[in-house]
Amino acid sequence: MKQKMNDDSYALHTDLYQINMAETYWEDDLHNRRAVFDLYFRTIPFNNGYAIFAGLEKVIDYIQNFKFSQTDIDYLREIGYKDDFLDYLKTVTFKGNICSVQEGELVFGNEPLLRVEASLAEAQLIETALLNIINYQTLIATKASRIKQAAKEQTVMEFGTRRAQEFDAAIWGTRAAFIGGCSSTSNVRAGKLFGIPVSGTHAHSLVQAYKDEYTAFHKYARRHKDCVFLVDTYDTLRSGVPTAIKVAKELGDAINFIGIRLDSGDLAYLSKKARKMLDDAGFPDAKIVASNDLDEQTIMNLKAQGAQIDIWGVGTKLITAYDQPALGAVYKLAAIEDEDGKMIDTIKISGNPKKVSTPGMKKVYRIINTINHKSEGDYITLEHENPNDEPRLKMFHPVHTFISKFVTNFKAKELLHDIFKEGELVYQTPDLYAIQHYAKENLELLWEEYKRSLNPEEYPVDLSQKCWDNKMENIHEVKEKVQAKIKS
Ligand SMILES: Nc1ncnc2c1ncn2[C@@H]1O[C@H](COP(=O)(O)OP(=O)(O)OP(=O)(O)O)[C@@H](O)[C@H]1O
Ligand SMILES: O=P(O)(O)OC[C@H]1O[C@H](OP(=O)(O)OP(=O)(O)O)[C@H](O)[C@@H]1O
Ligand SMILES: O=C(O)c1cccnc1
Repeated sequence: MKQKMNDDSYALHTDLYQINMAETYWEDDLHNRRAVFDLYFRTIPFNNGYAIFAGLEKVIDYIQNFKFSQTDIDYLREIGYKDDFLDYLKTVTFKGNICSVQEGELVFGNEPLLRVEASLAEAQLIETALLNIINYQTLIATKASRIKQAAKEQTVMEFGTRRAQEFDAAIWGTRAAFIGGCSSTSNVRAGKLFGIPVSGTHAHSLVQAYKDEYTAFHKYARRHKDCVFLVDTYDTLRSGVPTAIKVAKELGDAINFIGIRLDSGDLAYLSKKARKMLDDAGFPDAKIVASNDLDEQTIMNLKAQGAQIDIWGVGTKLITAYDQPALGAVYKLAAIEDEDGKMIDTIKISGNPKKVSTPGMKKVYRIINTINHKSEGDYITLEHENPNDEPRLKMFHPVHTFISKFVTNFKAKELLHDIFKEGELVYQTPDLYAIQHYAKENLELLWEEYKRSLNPEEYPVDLSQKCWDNKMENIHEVKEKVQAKIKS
């Protein structure tokens, strides 16, 4: 059995094929050619009408520390890489440019969320980690936003750590869930690391440990003044709620009786009955917290049944993105330098028109109507274009081109921001509260039709005429090359 090596860098947090490709480029002296990659997903998860971008903070940390450690090099030597290539890898750091949308940005299918412009080898080596980070965090931020949309103005507490896919998923998932609209987390480490408010009630084990609810609630209240009593350990309506009321009355102002938590049974029925009991006992402000495998569907359903629930505790289905465990974002080469130093656009063709990549260095704009302040759609242009220079913008569907409109009163907001320039960080990460606020504020830009959770309208993500023409030319060129090959 091989000796365990120090886990002292993230540079090997990549797929083997990236290192093999980097080796090929290096041997062929292609490794320093400039390359442009776009990171994007094709389909919005959960059949939602929008996604919320998250992951940039971790990407920044990863890029800043991107370097092969001595143990990385030792391991690569052990698995067969030669010293000449390893000598090159020892020198690799990220020296290129990255632009990205900001965390909390509303994002849609087929638009670049992040663009890497770097030496071919550097850009290739970081692909896997970037996808790993952004795929997960964007997925969870989007799921949290759906849950928050269902809860509306009510509070959502994030309870997922115990069910998350291990430590990193819990921590970064919690952060993404906060961006998407959760108010707090039960994960104390996430509170320490990110400043997310921590909150919690207590478990059934407390009641079981003291055997009866009365003693358990009293003992708990001696040290914990903000009390939410869990009332469903034995019999919610005959034992749990009456005991919580009794203890709250006995302790009076000595505690801050926030309310009760229901964690099983018919949450609509039990919450209505419990509400009445609390009101009748003189606790109209006491809150009812509910948990138990909740998600946006159950929350909406419970609300439709008139459930008297004030606060939603959501764990498993949020942190694991239960109904869609992967976002499916990809990283595609959009342009590469040729032997004369000229940037040449590249394209990946597919039988499915939606899967054909869009070549070239591009920018992404959100077209905001200056009269109603709603978004008309997103607009992808070639690097040198600026839609703000045009008095009248033609927006058309990139596949079904007959679907088109002209927009006149608009402001085009650029979505990709410079993050790294020649390897240097040039971006100041906003405070996490500001990111959460930004996500919430951005939702105001969308018509309700794009925000409903069931069968939302498709938000337009269009190409400028020049970008579309360029794509068609590239498709044509590739087809001609293939034809010529077949004939020869
Ligand atoms: N009124 C309701 N309408 C729709 N779904 C509900 C309602 N009440 C509870 N649920 C949801 O139903 C699911 C299962 O609840 P169920 O009552 O069957 O099991 P449980 O309460 O977890 O059982 P146990 O008592 O063994 O813990 C949970 O996801 C819960 O959130
Ligand atoms: O249902 P989720 O959305 O995943 O929310 C988290 C769950 O974790 C706890 O249950 P668990 O059975 O682990 O412990 P308990 O003894 O505190 O109920 C809690 O009571 C919730 O039901
Ligand atoms: O504080 C709570 O009530 C809590 C925390 C984690 C998981 N379930 C519930």
